[in-house]
Amino acid sequence: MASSSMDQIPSAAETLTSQLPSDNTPTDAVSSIGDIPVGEKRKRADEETNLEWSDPNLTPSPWFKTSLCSYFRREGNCSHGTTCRYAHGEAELRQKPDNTWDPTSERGKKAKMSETAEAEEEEVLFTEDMMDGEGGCGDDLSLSKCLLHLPRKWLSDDLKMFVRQLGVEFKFAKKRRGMTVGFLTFENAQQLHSGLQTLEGKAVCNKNLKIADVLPRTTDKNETKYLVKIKSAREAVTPLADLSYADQLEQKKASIMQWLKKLTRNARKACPNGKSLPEWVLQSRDIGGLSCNLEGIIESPVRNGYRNKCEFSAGYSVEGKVTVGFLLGNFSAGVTAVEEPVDCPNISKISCRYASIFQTFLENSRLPVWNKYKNCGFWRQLTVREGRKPGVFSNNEDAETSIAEVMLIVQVCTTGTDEAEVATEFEAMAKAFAEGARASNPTLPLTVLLVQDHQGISNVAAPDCPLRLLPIPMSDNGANQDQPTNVLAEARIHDHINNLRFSISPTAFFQVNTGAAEKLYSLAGDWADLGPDTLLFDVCCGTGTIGLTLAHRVGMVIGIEMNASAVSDAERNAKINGLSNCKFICSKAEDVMSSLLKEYLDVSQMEEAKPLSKANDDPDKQISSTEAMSNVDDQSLPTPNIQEELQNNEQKDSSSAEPERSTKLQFKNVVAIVDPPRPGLHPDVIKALRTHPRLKTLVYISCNPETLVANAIELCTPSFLEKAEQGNHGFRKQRRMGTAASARHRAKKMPASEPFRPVKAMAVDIFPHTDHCEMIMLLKR
Ligand SMILES: C[S@@+](CC[C@H](N)C(=O)[O-])C[C@H]1O[C@@H](n2cnc3c(N)ncnc32)[C@H](O)[C@@H]1O
Repeated sequence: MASSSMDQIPSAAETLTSQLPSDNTPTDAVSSIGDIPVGEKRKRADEETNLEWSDPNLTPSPWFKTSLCSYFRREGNCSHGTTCRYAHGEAELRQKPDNTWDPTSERGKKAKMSETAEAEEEEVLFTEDMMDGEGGCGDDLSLSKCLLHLPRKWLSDDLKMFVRQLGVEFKFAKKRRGMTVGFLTFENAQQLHSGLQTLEGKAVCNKNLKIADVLPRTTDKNETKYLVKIKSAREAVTPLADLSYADQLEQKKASIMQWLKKLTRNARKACPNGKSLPEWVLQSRDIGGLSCNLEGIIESPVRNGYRNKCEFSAGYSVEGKVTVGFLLGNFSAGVTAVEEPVDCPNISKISCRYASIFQTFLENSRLPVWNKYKNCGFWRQLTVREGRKPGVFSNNEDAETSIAEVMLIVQVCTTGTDEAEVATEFEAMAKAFAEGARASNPTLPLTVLLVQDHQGISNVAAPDCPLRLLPIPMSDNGANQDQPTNVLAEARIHDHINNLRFSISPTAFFQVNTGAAEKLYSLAGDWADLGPDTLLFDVCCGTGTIGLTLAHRVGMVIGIEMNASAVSDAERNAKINGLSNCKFICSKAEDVMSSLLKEYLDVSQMEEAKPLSKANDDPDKQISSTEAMSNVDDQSLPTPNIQEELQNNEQKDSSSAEPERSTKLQFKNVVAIVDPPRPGLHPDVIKALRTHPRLKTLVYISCNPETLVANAIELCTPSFLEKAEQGNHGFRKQRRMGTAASARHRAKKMPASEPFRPVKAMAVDIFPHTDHCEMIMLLKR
């Protein structure tokens, strides 16, 4: 979750200033009690409070007095007096267990401000790399300086113009778009001296310029100088790892509550003049400003080593050593140091081991690792994807032993490299992985090895970026070492959710924590009001996980997904699990959502769905009693493996090969479960969902509460009475607005339609030890 977005959240007290609860429940009591139903909340809280306060032998909760009492703040007193568990004023306030302060307090605000400032000015590392060879400074860095706090959008020319306008003479200037740091090299000491005097502290776009030395990389750790308090990989990747798991959950729940309050505030603002506020906004007063009840947070069944996909960068450590691991900070602020994934509790031992094998190989490779500043080099990234055996794994040891398959994807940039040399290096690398896997104790699984040739500036490659399968050399005690074993292997691995087998291709999305995802999907199904007469739209379906795990509970599933390999995985997954009532559409949801709703819900062209009463009794029968809907064409299955997979599948349903019927079935109940990527749903998808009157239930799953809230503003705000505004003017302005503000702006253009209302929400901890969290919300109308 972007902290910048959290900054926009007004304090809990502000939220309630105009919404006095009828009882005198302090706002923050809600966030601290979480799961307790609202009616009981105060009573339970009172009991605990009195215990904590009146018995000197009891250790108070670590959260005691860590939040300000909003009632006290507003009214100047509180009926709980000295026994209140919330702080009556700044003086009483205690630090939270994670060493942070209530963000609405003076200390919280101050800490936030200095944190931001610190982050900006401190995160510069190895700036020598950026100058290298281009500043004409050779080994002498004394005539070069870093300029911090520059506007991200500036290029070298903007920097030169700015400096010249101030009358500063220099030899060389460099600035890359997207970074806040730039460089100046001067001709001589005198030029440097007068330049610095002019530039230091100069205002640039609301910031003051700061000047720092260009830091050389050094191989001696004791000699290494930083402008930063350097983070470890553990701090960078798993910032909550030092908190107890209970405190992590508490922190995430509190954060989701803030988002729920934000939704209420924005819906209130977006409500058209002259229209009464929706009932749910009025009722939010009774639940501390939340837009709906937050039913709690679901724990991850596995907390350590849960990630089934890890992306390790190839780069240089703080000491300048070739390293495979995690970047220690933000590249845009100049951080390029990479540290081994040591002590990152979310990474499995298997993934760490592969990172280490790759690092050892790179230390001896003749080809260089990628240089992010100069956009050159060869070795860029190692992705380790793990596939787990079927079954429920609930502790960390089990999780480790459950890994049955591993796919390695090595990202390189072959530009300008001799083909023969590349081939030799790939062969040596395959050998290194195979030998490393065999030499480990226990032996590591190694199923697929791929290389991805990517030329882009960042390591994020397009899903259609070329992939090449490398043979993995086998060993028969040294006699026949280079005999490849997997020449016929397919580039895919398998995982299991709710006893279904999922075939996953290299670029397809799959939730990184399989056990927690299983809980999330079941919850979505429980909330979605499913039945045999339900048509379920699985929007942004990936490999079909949500739709397929719920297919036995509905009449038909339609999955929509833009990644072509994920769609063919979904089709294949329907087949291998014997599910015939699923159809997958390969397209951007914004291009097809509206027409699909029309196509499947237009009553006049439809035949009524047969009552599936038997299916109700027997979910497996339900599938076969529904018409065959899968659009998988057996002829198109390319390899022997899938045929084998299908033959082995005991559940295989003979009706799955039936052609799709010309008339569409009419379903009484229509439900959409949406699970978009971080930027949320496209406005056209929201409009299509909102304006189709037959869609009554919508379950929104999101890894980014900020965009969930923005989309919910559009889905849940009453329409304006006037004719919707036409045209796209103001789009530029919208792009400069925050996500919530632009959602309010778009809500005004929503064609007249019944709004949804948030019914309930829940957090699901898919990412323990990090500050990310999955959120699920039920919307109905
Ligand atoms: C968060 S993932 C969810 C995938 C799936 N529901 C699951 O849980 O495995 C989001 C998916 O949306 C897909 N996607 C992104 N933008 C899309 C769009 N405009 N239309 C359709 N699918 C999209 C991505 O390829 C990705 O598979």
